[in-house]
Amino acid sequence: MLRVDVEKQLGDFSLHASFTSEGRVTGLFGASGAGKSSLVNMIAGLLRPDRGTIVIDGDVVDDTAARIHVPTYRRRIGYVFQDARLFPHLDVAQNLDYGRRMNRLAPDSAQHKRIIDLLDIGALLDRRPGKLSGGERQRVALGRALLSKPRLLLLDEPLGALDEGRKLEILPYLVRLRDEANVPMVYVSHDVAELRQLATQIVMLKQGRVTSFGGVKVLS
Ligand SMILES: Nc1ncnc2c1ncn2[C@@H]1O[C@H](COP(=O)(O)OP(=O)(O)OP(=O)(O)O)[C@@H](O)[C@H]1O
Repeated sequence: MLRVDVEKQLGDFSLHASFTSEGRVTGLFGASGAGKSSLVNMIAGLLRPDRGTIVIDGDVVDDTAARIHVPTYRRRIGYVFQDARLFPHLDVAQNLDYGRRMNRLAPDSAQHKRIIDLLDIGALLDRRPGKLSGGERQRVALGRALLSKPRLLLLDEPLGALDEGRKLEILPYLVRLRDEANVPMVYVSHDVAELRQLATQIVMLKQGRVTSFGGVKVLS
């Protein structure tokens, strides 16, 4: 469960968003500048709300009244951006292992294998990111995020930099993650078709306010 009730002033832009989602994939939908990335950055702990609360799985990670602000590295969150942001000097296997090592988690070979199979990246393990397609890079970024055993996965336009063909190649993997990985996701997109396929709940943002919340039918 994710509960968000936050206010933030960013220059002239004011964000005031409140919603509670039990969905497996919460789609954050809105036009450019609606405040989607700012909201996701707040859930990640990268941006601090001026006022409000954020609760993940019953755990209060922000509560300005109680002066609670849990730092990003203690939130147990995975974050995948539009550009995969893999380490260019590390091969895929080392990139995948990074999240686990940073979080000081013991190796878990069963989970490692399951995620590699789920994302179909076993054949890429000894390649460097420079030798991967954009779609392959995003699959590795998803694997790296999942291997840190997050309790919530934040995906900020993960298909935004890919052409239509590559998008269609990745979408089935995201659907598989939704159905099999057992990690709730917040999925940012301004693409209605993408969200229709993936999201189980929609938060519609307009100029920093939640204008609709509900099932994917709010997109129509
Ligand atoms: N640090 C900042 N200082 C001032 N204004 C900011 C800051 N960060 C974001 N903004 C403004 O806040 C608004 C929302 O930005 P945000 O990146 O959250 O929108 P978005 O919905 O994710 O857009 P996009 O789809 O283009 O990424 C924009 O008008 C942006 O210019």
